[in-house]
Amino acid sequence: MDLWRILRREALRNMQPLLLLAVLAAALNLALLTSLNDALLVLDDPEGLQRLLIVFLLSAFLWRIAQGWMMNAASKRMQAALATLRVDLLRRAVAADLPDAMAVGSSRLAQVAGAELQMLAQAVPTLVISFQSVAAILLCLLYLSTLSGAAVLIVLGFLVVGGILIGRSVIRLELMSETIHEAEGALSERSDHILQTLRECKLNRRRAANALADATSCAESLRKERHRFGAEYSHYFTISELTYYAALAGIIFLLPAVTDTDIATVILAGHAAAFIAYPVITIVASYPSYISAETAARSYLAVEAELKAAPQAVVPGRGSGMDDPFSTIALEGATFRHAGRDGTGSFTVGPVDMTVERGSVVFITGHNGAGKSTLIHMLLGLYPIQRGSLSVDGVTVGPDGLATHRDRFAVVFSDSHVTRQLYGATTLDDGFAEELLDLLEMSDKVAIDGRAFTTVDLSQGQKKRLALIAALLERKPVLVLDEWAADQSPYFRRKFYREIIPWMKARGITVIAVTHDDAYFDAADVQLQVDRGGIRQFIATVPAGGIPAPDLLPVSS
Ligand SMILES: Nc1ncnc2c1ncn2[C@@H]1O[C@H](COP(=O)(O)OP(=O)(O)OP(=O)(O)O)[C@@H](O)[C@H]1O
Repeated sequence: MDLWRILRREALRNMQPLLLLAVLAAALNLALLTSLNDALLVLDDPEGLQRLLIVFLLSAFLWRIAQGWMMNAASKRMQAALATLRVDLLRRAVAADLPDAMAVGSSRLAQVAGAELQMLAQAVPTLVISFQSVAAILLCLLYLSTLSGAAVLIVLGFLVVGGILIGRSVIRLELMSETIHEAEGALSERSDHILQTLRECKLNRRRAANALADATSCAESLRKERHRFGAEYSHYFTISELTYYAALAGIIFLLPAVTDTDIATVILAGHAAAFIAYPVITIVASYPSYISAETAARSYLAVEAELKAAPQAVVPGRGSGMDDPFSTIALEGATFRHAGRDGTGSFTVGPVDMTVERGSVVFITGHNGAGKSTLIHMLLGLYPIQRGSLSVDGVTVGPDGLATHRDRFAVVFSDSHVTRQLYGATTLDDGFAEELLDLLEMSDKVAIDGRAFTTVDLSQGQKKRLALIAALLERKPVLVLDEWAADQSPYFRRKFYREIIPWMKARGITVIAVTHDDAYFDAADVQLQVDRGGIRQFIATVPAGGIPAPDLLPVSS
């Protein structure tokens, strides 16, 4: 009952008014039935018929109002629950440890927060209508018992036998729904691959053909599963209808045969049983959407559990600025291990010792896969230090200090995503943004409009320049860049190392940059060379354009 667990938490809080409306609508259903049944008994009395017609019309009118209110309230609940659950999931993703959030993956998070939550929210009105239907069935059975106790026993007998058959079918449907969910995930992954590599597919027909064949095979599996589900659903629906017809036939054929019930009562009982048809069919027909919602709820709860974090409100606070009084940030004997998949492919950075002095320029260099990005994630407090410590001015950064520590940094990651909105910027009206646009030679392409860039439809290298401008507008004391210059032209690369980095240093900004540009290693005060998860440290004393000697002052490994 994963759906129930979520709804109890979100949409079903203060459900009493909604459920009362459902019971009221069911009671009005019963009033419709009893007015019709009573009319059957006074067919030769025009006055009585007129009175019952008024009762019938009034009940129908009130039923329409109660039903409308109920559906409106359910829909409001549904929308509110959807909004809360979506934002909660994002809050959890932001609050989670980065490795946990990365293990869930952005496409799975997007799928759960999008289509699956939609499915789940749609179950709220379905559940309310089902509740109303159950109430209507119970009230009709109660009314039936006032006509004939034997009739109720016959109906219940058929419902129990039918219920057992229906229950077996429901179990099969639930299993199939799981398989469909997996098949949908596989197809959406293949579709994503193709849409992400449209250019490559156009250039390589073998690649396109193989990718499409893979997607076709996934689509075919999904079709087969859906077909099996459809066949089982029609079986389930047929058994449900047959159960209902059998109960009706039980009243017409069995009731007069085994009891001495008079004909009028048999007719009234049969009519009452027929009245149950609509709520029964409503429940039966809504079951697939309930199963899908249950599967979506399971998936939502699984992602929540994997994120291992409560949804936390993010309070911007004062934030760190250039007046943050720290002097050093250090890792001491610090270790982080990437778990890898299925116990293979794990990689450990550390134990490492490094100290970043305030105001210095630190380059982190090394081969691909050596552990440079992992190291800066440790320094940023994004990867948990599993052994050793991360400290600022000799004070260890504990779990409570992580948010404050992370606030010191502005970062441009190697795969940074630049947005038009400058969410992280401080003031924008003191001319600093324009100065940066000039410095990064972007003034003729982009301007600042309100709190956003006028455009981000730019080349790769230009987008990186905007990302750097956005980071500098955060006015943080430490700037971390992961291979920032990799997609800049030789001209701009030179400008970056020879003009922009000194410009940042002159402003007191501490710069930590991952770089492969060995021609400019001398632009750093300190070069940390990472090799297979360990560090060697060099002090860059070689003049501009030179390469520091690799055996210069090794400090730790
Ligand atoms: N999310 C991850 N899950 C598991 N292992 C990872 C993950 N990210 C990186 N690794 C492993 O950690 C090692 C170091 O990766 P890292 O990104 O730190 O290297 P890098 O020095 O920055 O490389 P590059 O210069 O290619 O960017 C890699 O060899 C990789 O196997």
